Amino acid sequence: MAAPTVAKVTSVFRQKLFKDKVALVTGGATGIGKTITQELLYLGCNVMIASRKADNLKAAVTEIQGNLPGCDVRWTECNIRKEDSVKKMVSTTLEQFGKIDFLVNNGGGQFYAPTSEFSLKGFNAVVETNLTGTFLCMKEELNQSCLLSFMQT
Ligand SMILES: CCCCCCCCCCC/C=C/C(=O)SCCNC(=O)CCNC(=O)[C@H](O)C(C)(C)COP(=O)(O)OP(=O)(O)OC[C@H]1O[C@@H](n2cnc3c(N)ncnc32)[C@H](O)[C@@H]1OP(=O)(O)O
Ligand SMILES: NC(=O)C1=CN([C@@H]2O[C@H](COP(=O)(O)OP(=O)(O)OC[C@H]3O[C@@H](n4cnc5c(N)ncnc54)[C@H](OP(=O)(O)O)[C@@H]3O)[C@@H](O)[C@H]2O)C=CC1
Repeated sequence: MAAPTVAKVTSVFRQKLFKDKVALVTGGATGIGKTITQELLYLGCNVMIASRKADNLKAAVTEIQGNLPGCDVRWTECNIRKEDSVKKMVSTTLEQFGKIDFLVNNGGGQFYAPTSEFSLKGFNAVVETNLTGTFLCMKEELNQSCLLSFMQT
């Protein structure tokens, strides 16, 4: 007997609940962000994923399109610590999709180290990414577009 087919992407919500909505997911190429992206696509959203590493973004788009044939997922490079880069991410998303309904502030991270060994530069990198970066994304989305924002970092 053939093994049952297991869906690669699913949701507790009904499929197409967010039909034709547009989501922008920072850090959407890896980990939790990639999972959120796939669930949003499953729910009918069109999704822009954004982060610093173009190679990761391209690979994620290819993988996701394999999991969800026909979905509209695109990528744009962005360093959320840099205001100009955030402005470009939001304007590129608006140019390509016409609107942004949801912003998922997932991009971020931290170094794991004892406080005594934590350099000021490393601490600043974490704060500038998780706090300042999230602020810049929310501010720019409010200025250029805007509806709902999910905070995660
Ligand atoms: C400040 C408070 C920290 C509190 C930590 C609490 C931990 C609670 C855990 C809660 C559960 C959370 C789980 C997760 O987050 S899971 C994984 C998430 N993913 C990641 O963290 C990976 C992605 N992370 C990053 O990209 C980076 O962590 C970060 C966003 C923070 C910065 O990345 P960036 O690439 O910009 O950083 P650089 O490589 O440019 O480094 C900047 C300078 O920091 C120095 N550095 C490196 N390691 C350390 C260290 N262990 N301690 C201190 N400083 C460090 C690094 O050398 C750079 O300086 P130099 O240029 O001079 O070398
Ligand atoms: N895993 C866990 O247990 C927990 C995770 N979190 C948070 O959830 C989020 C996702 O974590 P997780 O999936 O585990 O880890 P990942 O490392 O897989 O995801 C982090 C993402 O953030 C992106 N990113 C980091 N810095 C920047 C930046 N300056 N500009 C744009 N994008 C950036 C990375 O992409 P790139 O490197 O290409 O820029 C990467 O895609 C993070 O914010 C993390 O702190 C919170 C609590 C628990």
